[in-house]
Amino acid sequence: MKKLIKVVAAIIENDQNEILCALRSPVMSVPNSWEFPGGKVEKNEDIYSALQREIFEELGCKIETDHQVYNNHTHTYDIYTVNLISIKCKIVEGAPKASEHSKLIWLKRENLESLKWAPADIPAVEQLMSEK
Ligand SMILES: Nc1nc2c([nH]c(=O)n2[C@H]2C[C@H](O)[C@@H](COP(=O)(O)OP(=O)(O)OP(=O)(O)O)O2)c(=O)[nH]1
Repeated sequence: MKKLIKVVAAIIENDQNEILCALRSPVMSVPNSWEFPGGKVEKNEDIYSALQREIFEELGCKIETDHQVYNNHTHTYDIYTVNLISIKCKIVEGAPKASEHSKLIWLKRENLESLKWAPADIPAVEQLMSEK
């Protein structure tokens, strides 16, 4: 069986109802794919704290998370399986700045499908697009 990685991802919406999309860089795993920023949950860490930590590390801003999971999907890549847990969030301090990602953009729900998403993200993207 392939290694299972538990990953949290932030669906961050701004006041203009746009969602933050991040482009994985060529040197990251699942390269050149769009994703919701986040990362691996560490041992003994709850998913909400993990997401706050990852967003601060990756984007340099503070978020408040919903206290429920928005989408939970498991996808098997070539060498491992990712359990992607997506959670809605709001920025409460600072503005997101890319440090590891190649690009950050804000997109309206209806335009999300224009990007090439990491395969694990497709169900969350579809759920968002069907929301409004
Ligand atoms: N953060 C995030 N990761 C995602 C998403 N969709 C998806 O398949 N992934 C995958 C990519 C990675 O294999 C893993 C997340 O790990 P990570 O964000 O810490 O990635 P990383 O580049 O630091 O991992 P690594 O190369 O150091 O192993 O989950 C997503 O929407 N957000």
